[in-house]
Amino acid sequence: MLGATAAAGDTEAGEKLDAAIRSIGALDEAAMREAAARLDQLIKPPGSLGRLEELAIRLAGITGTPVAERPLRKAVVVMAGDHGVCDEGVSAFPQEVTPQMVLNFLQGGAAINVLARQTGAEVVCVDIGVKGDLAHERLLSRRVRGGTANMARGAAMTREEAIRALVAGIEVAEELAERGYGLFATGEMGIGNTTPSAALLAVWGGLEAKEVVGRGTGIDDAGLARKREAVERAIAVNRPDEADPLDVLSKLGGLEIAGLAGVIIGAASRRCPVVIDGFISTVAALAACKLAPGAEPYLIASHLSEERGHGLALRKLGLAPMLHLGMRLGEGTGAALVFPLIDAAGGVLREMATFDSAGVSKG
Ligand SMILES: O=C(O)c1ccc[n+]([C@@H]2O[C@H](COP(=O)([O-])O)[C@@H](O)[C@H]2O)c1
Ligand SMILES: Cc1cc2nc[nH]c2cc1C
Repeated sequence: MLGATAAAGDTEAGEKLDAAIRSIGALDEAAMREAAARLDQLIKPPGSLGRLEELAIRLAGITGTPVAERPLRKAVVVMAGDHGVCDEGVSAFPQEVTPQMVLNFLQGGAAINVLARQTGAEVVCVDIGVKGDLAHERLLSRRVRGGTANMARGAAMTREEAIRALVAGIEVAEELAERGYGLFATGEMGIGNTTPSAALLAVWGGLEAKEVVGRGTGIDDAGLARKREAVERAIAVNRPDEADPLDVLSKLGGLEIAGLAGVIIGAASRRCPVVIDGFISTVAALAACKLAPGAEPYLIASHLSEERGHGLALRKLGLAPMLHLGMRLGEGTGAALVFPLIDAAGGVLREMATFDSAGVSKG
């Protein structure tokens, strides 16, 4: 694990990243055994609550608490960043939509605000690299740079910038954990960000551009061809070293992708579960696990996005989504919808009667 970041140099940010990665612990096996034993005592045929039972056991292992006293406090961290590769004509929408949507997240009118309200979660919006000026009292400003460079012509960012974005994400997760949040969802906003996500997945998944490039916000056939070409060119121009996750992430990634990878590492280091949203979020999770393999058991997949490549990214992580709703919005919308299932899993363990207490005969 250390090898991945040792080459980052001994900057303060590099050391912070290494320390967070090192502090990720294994799941608590004893808590998991206790939760599993309790599930088998509850008035239901063993295993009959299916994936809800798996979820309950894993939550016990993540938090180290077999039966939680109350539901976890929830935060959707929406990281926003812009992408130089938009110059290649890879999105159906103009770049100014990124800051415009950030303002909507802060005003409460975006889809994620509605779904977060419905599911009892806080939306935390972070400017990690939006192009142009953005200021709002509720916006967390952690800007590393005002958007990436065009990866089809050179590195999207420097190694140091990628490390700073990762550390910004780690610190956001740590601050939220300090404030009592115990369950995180990854959300993002960044016009053009399905293109770097596809490039990262192509490299880490050993896949061709055509297998991982999809229509994103809804680009037409000509745009799809430009997008595939941009991914192929970005890989050819940058020649990322597959064995060095920071090299791949900095050359082909995005600031919000690195920031979310940091959120995942930070949450895992605090023993908090992280619900992964769609395509971009899943690629961020892949980045996090490349840097910190110990983060993987802290991940909960939410939904299967319509975006081509999402299923492949999930499979690479060994994750199975819970919902298939045909969504492809991002922002953390699919992840927020899984919060009630997580609360339900905890509620079953906490509130169901046992065969003994309810006087029900065992099979
Ligand atoms: O989460 C997904 O699976 C997803 C799939 C397609 C598009 N998006 C969102 O749409 C934007 C990226 O799309 P594009 O076409 O501009 O690359 C970005 O803001 C994402 O949040 C998100
Ligand atoms: C309007 C709009 C909202 C979004 N939310 C996440 N990505 C988005 C892309 C667009 C274009």
